Amino acid sequence: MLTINTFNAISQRGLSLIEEDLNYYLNGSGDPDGILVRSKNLHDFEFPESVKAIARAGAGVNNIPIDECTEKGIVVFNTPGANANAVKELVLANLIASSRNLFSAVGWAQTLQEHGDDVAAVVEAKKKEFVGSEIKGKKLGVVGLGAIGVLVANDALALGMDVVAYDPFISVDAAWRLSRDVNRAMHIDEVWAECDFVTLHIPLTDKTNRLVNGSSFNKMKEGMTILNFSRGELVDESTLGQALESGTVGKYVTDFPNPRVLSMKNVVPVPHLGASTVESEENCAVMATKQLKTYLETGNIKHAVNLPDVELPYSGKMRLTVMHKNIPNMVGQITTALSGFAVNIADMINRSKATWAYTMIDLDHVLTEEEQAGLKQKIESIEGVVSVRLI
Ligand SMILES: NC(=O)C1=CN([C@@H]2O[C@H](COP(=O)(O)OP(=O)(O)OC[C@H]3O[C@@H](n4cnc5c(N)ncnc54)[C@H](O)[C@@H]3O)[C@@H](O)[C@H]2O)C=CC1
Ligand SMILES: O=C(O)C(=O)COP(=O)(O)O
Repeated sequence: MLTINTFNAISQRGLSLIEEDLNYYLNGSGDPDGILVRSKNLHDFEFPESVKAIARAGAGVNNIPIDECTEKGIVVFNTPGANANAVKELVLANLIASSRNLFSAVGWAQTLQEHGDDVAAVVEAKKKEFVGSEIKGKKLGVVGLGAIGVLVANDALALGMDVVAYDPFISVDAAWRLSRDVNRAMHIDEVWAECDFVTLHIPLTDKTNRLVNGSSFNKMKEGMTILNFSRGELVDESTLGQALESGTVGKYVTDFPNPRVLSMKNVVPVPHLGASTVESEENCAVMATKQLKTYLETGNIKHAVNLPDVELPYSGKMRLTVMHKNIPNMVGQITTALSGFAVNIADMINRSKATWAYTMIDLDHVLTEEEQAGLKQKIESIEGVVSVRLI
């Protein structure tokens, strides 16, 4: 039996894939083999030794200590693209709502009951204070052209916007999906200088932390609206307040409110709703659960952030999986360890991603318990190996 524990509200569609499988306990009392999570911060979490994999039902993995997990032999998955449409729709909604002053106007209209029969007259007298502008013909900058950025860029074109985008690392897949009418910015400063709206769709990493900062604000077109549905830390809050005060930034729409940002003027706070649709929560939960179960049952890896995709059809005899550093002679040492056990290799695969690699070897028969323990011990003692499983 395998145990999967969960954090956060994971959609029932995903949970039932575990509950209805007799080989699994969901949130059992024993040590977990796998963890399903959304946004819970796991940086201070003590991972039990039993944990072999974590699946993030969503895109951003900045809440998970990836390097620590990798060193402990834990594979970390996410669900690329599974919530992209939900985020895109909320970004488009906020593009329009912010340029029409919708939230402040609605907030004001909700207070009018005391005017009784005069409500209509009060409305007509005051509505001039909420005059907005149309997004058609305005310039939108999209920073990051991954699953979400491409959808936003293409649909903004369809709404009549002029779109310029910046992503020096765009994938071939994303480039195929992007409309040819999206203009390419060669440097992020072009986005600051030219755009009426900028929307951020990049992951939070050491390199992107405070990507939008005092120097960006200095280059910005006056009155720009910034939409941040990626992560709060991408914007330097120590200089944002002044940029909002001076009107350099006209509005800051953020899915990540905190006390500091909430105290600033012209901030539109959204309570982290980007991925909160029934459809997106189901997509993410089902995808994350399937990836996690596949890894636990067969060793096959799809959509891990710390290892490459590695897939071999599972024959069901015996499979050896080894997670190890991407250094010379690892496969040689693993096969040498196997040679002491009179077993033939039926199939094998080795793939690497940056400094880490993963090797799967299918054996032509099932080893005894004693042989399995001996083989595991031998391979675990190889320098650079962090996880060994026999499935
Ligand atoms: N508000 C919410 O509920 C949600 C927020 N997110 C956030 O949005 C982020 C993006 O999500 P996806 O589009 O699904 O990810 P993705 O991985 O498909 O795309 C990210 C893109 O950013 C690009 N990129 C990385 N560094 C860059 C840089 N310095 N400048 C320009 N481009 C850069 C990459 O090349 C990639 O194309 C996630 O990492 C997460 O933090 C994602 C889903 C829901
Ligand atoms: O997928 C992401 O990166 C998100 O930010 C969504 O977070 P959530 O799963 O709604 O807590």
